[in-house]
Amino acid sequence: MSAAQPPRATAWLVGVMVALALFGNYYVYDSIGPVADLLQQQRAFSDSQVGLLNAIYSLPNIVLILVGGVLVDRFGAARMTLVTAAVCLAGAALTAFSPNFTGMATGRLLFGIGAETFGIATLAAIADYFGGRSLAFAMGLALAIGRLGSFGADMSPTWFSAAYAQGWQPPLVIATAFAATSFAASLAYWWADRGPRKAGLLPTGRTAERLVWRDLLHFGRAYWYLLALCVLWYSVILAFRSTFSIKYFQHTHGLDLATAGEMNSYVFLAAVFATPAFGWLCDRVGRYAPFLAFGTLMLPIALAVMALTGWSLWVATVLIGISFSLVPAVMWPLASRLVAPNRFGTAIGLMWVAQNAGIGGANLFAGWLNDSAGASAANPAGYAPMMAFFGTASVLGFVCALALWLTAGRRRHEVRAAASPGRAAAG
Ligand SMILES: C[C@H](NC(=O)[C@@H](N)CCCCN)C(=O)O
Repeated sequence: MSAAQPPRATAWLVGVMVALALFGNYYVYDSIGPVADLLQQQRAFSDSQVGLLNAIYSLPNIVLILVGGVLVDRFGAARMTLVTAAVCLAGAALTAFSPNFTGMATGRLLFGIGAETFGIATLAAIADYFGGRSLAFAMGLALAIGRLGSFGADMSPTWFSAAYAQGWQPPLVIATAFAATSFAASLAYWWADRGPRKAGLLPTGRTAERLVWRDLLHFGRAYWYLLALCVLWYSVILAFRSTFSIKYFQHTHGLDLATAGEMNSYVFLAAVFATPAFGWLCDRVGRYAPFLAFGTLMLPIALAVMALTGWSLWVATVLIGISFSLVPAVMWPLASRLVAPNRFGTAIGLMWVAQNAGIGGANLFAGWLNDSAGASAANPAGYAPMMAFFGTASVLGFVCALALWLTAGRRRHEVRAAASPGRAAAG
């Protein structure tokens, strides 16, 4: 980090642009779930095909996200945000305007190739402008605005009911418009970044985030628990909440599309406010692992409530809302405490490689389970294998959080790590 920093007003302007760019990007990511039922009714897509439309976002990133991190280091956050936002826009347009499944899947593939590197570039953008001052809070806020995009996608059947009444395509055209907004915000960020960058007010190279192949597997035990937890938790939360939950609510709880979308959206809405708040809280009390364990425990309880009881869906929604707000708010700062600062980029890159494999696999496996069991409105019991799968994965995630707590998350570890980041990795 250079000694001089960009003016605070410029930093917040960039923060707003990056947050807007994230908003559009997260809207597109979550635009498939609300049209899943329409795609089945009007285009006869199977659950496996619907699952593939989200899985194909993740699958290329099992490899590409490592390359993406290196490109961000080499070409800078602003240029990579702009380029990847353009790729995402092309992918969203191809998804909306393709006449067949292959074209749609290609669109989602393109979107996925752009979107994960876009995620790293936007995190790097916030680090460029807020490094050393309110970084966690700024990241939490940007992530919160991104969640607002996910909330918007779930609310879209209500907000854009006329579009949904016309079928599967107009909602995806709206998603393309949000991708265009994301591109415009990225362009504005790139433009605003030129002055401070030329004036030498921003980091010129992020060597600490470069991938060092020989170091790839040399992390402490606690890091591997965090990686496993990241894979298991994100696989359940994203494959369920972003792909199958709306349909599940429609078919097993008898909700109409708009109500099911609204119910799903409250999880994201809660995260908008709670993610920065939980981050602030953890920083204040200086404890992370216990909060992480609590957040991960909420997920299997919520799934059990949904699958095994006749309780109101509100109960499960509140529990998932807590989990979805708490876990990301803690996971990323905790990662920075578990590894040495100059290996943070490698650590996140590796986590996202495994996470993308998990999310892609979970989408495909859950779709296959539903198809095999004939899950539908006429056969709601057919969703039981999918719920058992998600339940098992989320329990395993909780076990990893407990192991992490015992390995490096006790008070003595976390106090020591606060004094010297990365030292808890030795635990
Ligand atoms: C910050 C974190 N993002 C990720 O983990 C991404 N690899 C996947 C995000 C997919 C939804 N846009 C998060 O969003 O919590």
